[in-house]
Amino acid sequence: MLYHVRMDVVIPSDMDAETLAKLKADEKALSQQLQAEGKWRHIWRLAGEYANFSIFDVESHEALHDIMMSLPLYPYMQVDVTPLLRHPSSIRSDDS
Ligand SMILES: O=C(O)C[C@H]1C=CC(=O)O1
Repeated sequence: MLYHVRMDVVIPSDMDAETLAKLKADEKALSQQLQAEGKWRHIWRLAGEYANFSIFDVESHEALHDIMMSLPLYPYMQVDVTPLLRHPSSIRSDDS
């Protein structure tokens, strides 16, 4: 199942630099692991914002939920999830 996820990150202004650097490094490592596994299919930066548009390809709502809950930056994110399905007019072979 495919999901479009928008993540907006809001870091508290009083978070110390070392904690933030560790959170970002852990988030990057997990994100890249999930991308390598094919579960996090795309990630795009929204120009000018600390936010991304991502496409996840996972087996269920529960699987997506578990991934989102596991993200180190999740406590500092506002998340918007949209389930996707193949459009009948699509000519792409890789979008389902
Ligand atoms: O930077 C972000 O958009 C937030 C988060 C998502 C993946 C990652 O490495 O960080």
